[in-house]
Amino acid sequence: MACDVTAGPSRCTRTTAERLNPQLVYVLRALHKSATSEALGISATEEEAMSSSLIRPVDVGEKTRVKTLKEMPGPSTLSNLVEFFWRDGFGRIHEIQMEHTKKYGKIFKSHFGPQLVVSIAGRDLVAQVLRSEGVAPQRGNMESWKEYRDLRGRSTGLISAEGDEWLKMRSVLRQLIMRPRDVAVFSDDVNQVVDDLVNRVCLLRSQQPDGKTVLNVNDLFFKYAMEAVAAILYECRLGCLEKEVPQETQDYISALNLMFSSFKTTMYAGAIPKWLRPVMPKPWEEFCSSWDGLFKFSLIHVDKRLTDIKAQLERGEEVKGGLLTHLLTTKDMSMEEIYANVTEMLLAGVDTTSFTLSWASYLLARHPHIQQQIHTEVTKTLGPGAIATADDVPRLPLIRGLVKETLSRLFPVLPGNGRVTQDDLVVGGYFIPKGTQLALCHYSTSMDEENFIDASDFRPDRWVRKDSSGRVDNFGSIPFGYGIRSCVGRRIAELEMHLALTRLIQKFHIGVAPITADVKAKTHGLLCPGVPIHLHFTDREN
Ligand code: HEM
Repeated sequence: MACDVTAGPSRCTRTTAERLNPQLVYVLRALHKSATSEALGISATEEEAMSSSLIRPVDVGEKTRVKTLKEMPGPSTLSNLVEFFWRDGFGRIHEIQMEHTKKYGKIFKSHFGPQLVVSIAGRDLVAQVLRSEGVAPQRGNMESWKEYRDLRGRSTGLISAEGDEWLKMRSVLRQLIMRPRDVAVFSDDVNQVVDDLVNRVCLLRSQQPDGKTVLNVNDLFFKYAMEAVAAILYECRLGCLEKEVPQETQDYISALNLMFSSFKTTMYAGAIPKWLRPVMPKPWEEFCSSWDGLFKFSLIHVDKRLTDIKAQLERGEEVKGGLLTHLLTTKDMSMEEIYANVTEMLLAGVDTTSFTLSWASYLLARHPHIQQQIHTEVTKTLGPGAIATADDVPRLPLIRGLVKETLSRLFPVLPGNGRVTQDDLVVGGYFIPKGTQLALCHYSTSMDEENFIDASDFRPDRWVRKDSSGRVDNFGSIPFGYGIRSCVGRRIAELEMHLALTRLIQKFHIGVAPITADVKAKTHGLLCPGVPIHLHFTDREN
């Protein structure tokens, strides 16, 4: 085979010898639960300057003979089955990634039933795959999501759509929320939610005997993330941080919990063949029922906004608003597409953000010295008591470093991602036919000493650029994905996290409550704390 594996993104022109028809995506379901930079909607920060000595520069691979998939190492089907079904592998996907990388190298294959998955755990190999993708990349098999939507006459949203359908919706949303300046206008809305977060911290700690412990901070951050993202997506407040959470919001939370708490079952819903449903109906029923709840909630809020807009127009008033108002008034998307997109964005935007906030607060609590450094930076930059907005964030490099070190390195909330190859490729010296399911092992790359010096240390300052030289892409850490199919909500998530963390650090000294056990990560779809995190929030003096 005459393919040069060193010549950058390498598309092999040979016809596919082995075409796969992915049906059972066991592990990738878990991993998802997800031109020039400008043209693709990637900002300069995506290609963050890596001049710090704590981040290793990109290396160029060696020229080798192209090998076949048969020659690729990897665990046997039997050992995978044992690992995942008998040894709770679904809860340890990040650890398994590391173990397999150590054992088989930076590219290895696994079989899950008839599904072949090629895992890529090397930074340069991940870069090669993502840089060579076409105009409408595919993450994985979304059949079960599509089947539900067909059954109920609903549209697909960005996560579940493919091809032209996806391209059309993506180009609409990309222009509205992909750049930091697009979301900066939401600063005041998010800051109002941050006010409520701070009040909620004060209320919760006052209910504890020591007056400073907040139990299970993820519950708090879940409510914050949901309230903040809904303030942007639905342009309304849901009351998640109130004492009494409204019933319809509670119903939504139950539907979301059903989707994630019965994660294995909903995952099996996509994996179990249709003919088995009569004997195993529960997974599919739960899957449909949780989607019913999620869609119902969006319908209520989108329809409410539409009614308000109509009323304003009838009164001859000018209609002003944010993202939803824009979508409803421009008709760039059909109503069904709007319902589907806000539903999928809300689903994608709550747990991801809340787990990251939980991990970041935990890391701050475990490292009081670093917390103090960040507090000093915030106070010096903003002045005492000032409330940060999106415009201040570039002047708070340690706040950005805190989020990056948490999310991009130690606790990437999506420890892996997927791609289905759309061309024959040669990656890492192996011929990979079109249609192969790839798993991009972000957890392994973010913890790899080759990419990050002292990889297990918590060092937000490794992301602070010390000079303007040496801009290097670092595919060892891409928590929001990369390229045209990367996270469309990235800027919203960052705004929510930067503003919340800045204010919490200004207001409180955060410490670990002694009742918090040693917190290890586990995968439950996302990389989440294995036990509840209980923290102390003590008022700061200034
Ligand atoms: C810490 C927070 C978040 C993280 C780490 C995260 C991460 C990701 C990742 C890794 C992907 C897949 C990217 C790829 O395949 O290259 C993704 C996709 C997506 N995310 Fe996020 N996300 C976060 C928050 C959000 C928020 C707040 C929203 C919505 C407001 C959102 C909406 C989406 C959507 C709609 C997609 C699918 C994009 C597409 O297929 O075109 N995410 N996210």
